[in-house]
Amino acid sequence: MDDALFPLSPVEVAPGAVHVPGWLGPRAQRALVSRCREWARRSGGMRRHRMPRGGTMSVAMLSLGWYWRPYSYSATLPDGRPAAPFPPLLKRLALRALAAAYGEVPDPAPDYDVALVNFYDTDATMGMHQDRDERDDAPVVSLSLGDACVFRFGGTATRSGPRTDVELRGGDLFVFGGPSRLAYHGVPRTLRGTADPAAGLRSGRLNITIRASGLRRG
Ligand SMILES: O=C(O)CCC(=O)C(=O)O
Ligand SMILES: [Fe+2]
Repeated sequence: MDDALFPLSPVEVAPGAVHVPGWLGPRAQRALVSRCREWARRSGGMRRHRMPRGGTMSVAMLSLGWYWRPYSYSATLPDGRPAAPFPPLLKRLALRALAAAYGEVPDPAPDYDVALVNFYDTDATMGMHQDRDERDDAPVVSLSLGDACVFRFGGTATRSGPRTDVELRGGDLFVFGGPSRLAYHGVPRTLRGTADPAAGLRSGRLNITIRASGLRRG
């Protein structure tokens, strides 16, 4: 975004689902990678959640604003401490992302208040799922850093319907809202060794999704 050489061309993958390749330039990627490290340090690290039906997620996660584990948000961590704060930087980035993807920011602007930071080592994957633990239908804003991945984007009706595979690289933006807000999506693989070393992530992939929880505290 800050050091793009060419005009960005958003690609509409499905109605309301837009991929903006190369949205974050190397400097912005590097800054975000180091913020992710700082957030992980402050919040006691990333964790691989257990799934309610058994098994453990291969992706390591950290949540900001609200604490997420499969499948709900809470204001506190399992040990009773409050969830890590939601960085105002991510709210600003999310609104700029909407402008880049859709050409405008809805009025009133969505109340972004939660972010999940996912770390994929080269073997990590994320199964097809819907992001449906939020009570607000604001678009989900997704930022990718480090290694590229195959991002699988399907329909809203079933996990196994028609889908489009999109390669998400470091610096790419993907926004899904409107009729695609509840689309099934997942990450069947990451592409080892494809990160731009300038972004400061030597191996693996980071993904940040910014969401509006629609939840109120207290
Ligand atoms: O890693 C990605 O690109 C997608 C992450 C995702 O779907 C999620 O955190 O719910
Ligand atoms: Fe998701």
